[in-house]
Amino acid sequence: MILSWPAPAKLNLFLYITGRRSDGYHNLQTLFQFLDYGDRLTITPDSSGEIRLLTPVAGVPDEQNLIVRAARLLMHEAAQENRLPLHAGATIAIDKVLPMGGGLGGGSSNAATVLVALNHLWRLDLSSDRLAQMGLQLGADVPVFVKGHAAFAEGIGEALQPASPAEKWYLVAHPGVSIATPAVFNDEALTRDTPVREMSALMQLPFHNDCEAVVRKRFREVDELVSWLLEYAPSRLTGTGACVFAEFDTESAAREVLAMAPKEVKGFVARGVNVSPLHQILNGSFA
Ligand SMILES: C[C@](O)(CO)[C@H](O)COP(=O)(O)OP(=O)(O)OC[C@H]1O[C@@H](n2ccc(N)nc2=O)[C@H](O)[C@@H]1O
Ligand SMILES: Nc1ncnc2c1ncn2[C@@H]1O[C@H](COP(=O)(O)OP(=O)(O)OP(=O)(O)O)[C@@H](O)[C@H]1O
Repeated sequence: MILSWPAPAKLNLFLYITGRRSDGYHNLQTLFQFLDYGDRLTITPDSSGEIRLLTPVAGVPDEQNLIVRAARLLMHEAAQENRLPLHAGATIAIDKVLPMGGGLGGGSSNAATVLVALNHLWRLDLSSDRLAQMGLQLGADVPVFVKGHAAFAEGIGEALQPASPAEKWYLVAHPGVSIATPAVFNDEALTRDTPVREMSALMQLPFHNDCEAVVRKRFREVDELVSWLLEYAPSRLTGTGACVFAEFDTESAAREVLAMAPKEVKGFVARGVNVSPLHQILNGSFA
């Protein structure tokens, strides 16, 4: 039985904002790729009928934790369909390494891992489409983590087409500030009128993130970090920040630059992967 489950980070290799919907959410065109780096969840199924989180996440009450919310949502939906084994429960522990509010999708990835793992451990046999649809209620980034393949996403991030961008090495750097996603989306200076383009056209153009200008303007730390990284490699913001990534062809080139980073910058080096580490461990048993 698999008990230790990866919850990888994602990067938005590009991110364009093409409009604002009447409910306030934004239509995007973005390219997601996973990193071979992230949190780890230990998930042990039991017959307590309850979900217990053994390791609270600092600053996040358990009731709001996406881990607990994902497990309870799955429990509820499976029970509605008479798929939930009697007294099904689980204890969950997390080894959290991804920064919160970092644009690396940590919370969404945690939620997706819980959905995929408990579907497997409780033998619910729900399809990945069904889990992705459930995940969307928890966050716009959850579906891509559930599906587990690098993807071009449209809509608010839920309309996915598998993609296979080059699997580069990345230096991911955190400038030491946390950025709330809604603050960026609500900024009046954000451009929301990038024309909708075909995926094939976007893959040929230099990659860009429409949130970057606003975030660099509001956060001097991000601005300085992007300027510094650009001296060494193509570099951009991921999601709505705060993390920034620089791309390299080799691990050693990325590590060399990390070694020179200013001391207030926390960073790591990881490989971009088109199949999520979560799905790699399921070994193709989940379609
Ligand atoms: C920026 C991205 O990280 C790109 O991958 C995601 O679109 C954000 O995904 P997320 O963090 O899972 O975001 P959610 O928890 O769904 O939404 C947080 C808030 O961000 C804003 N939001 C989010 C996604 C989106 N397409 N348009 C938005 O305007 C909304 O104000 C929303 O209330
Ligand atoms: N298990 C969890 N891990 C991290 N954050 C969580 C979790 N559960 C709830 N949250 C809440 O979600 C917020 C966003 O966290 P997350 O790590 O997903 O940010 P992010 O990396 O900026 O994501 P995105 O790229 O989707 O914008 C946190 O500030 C926190 O309040």
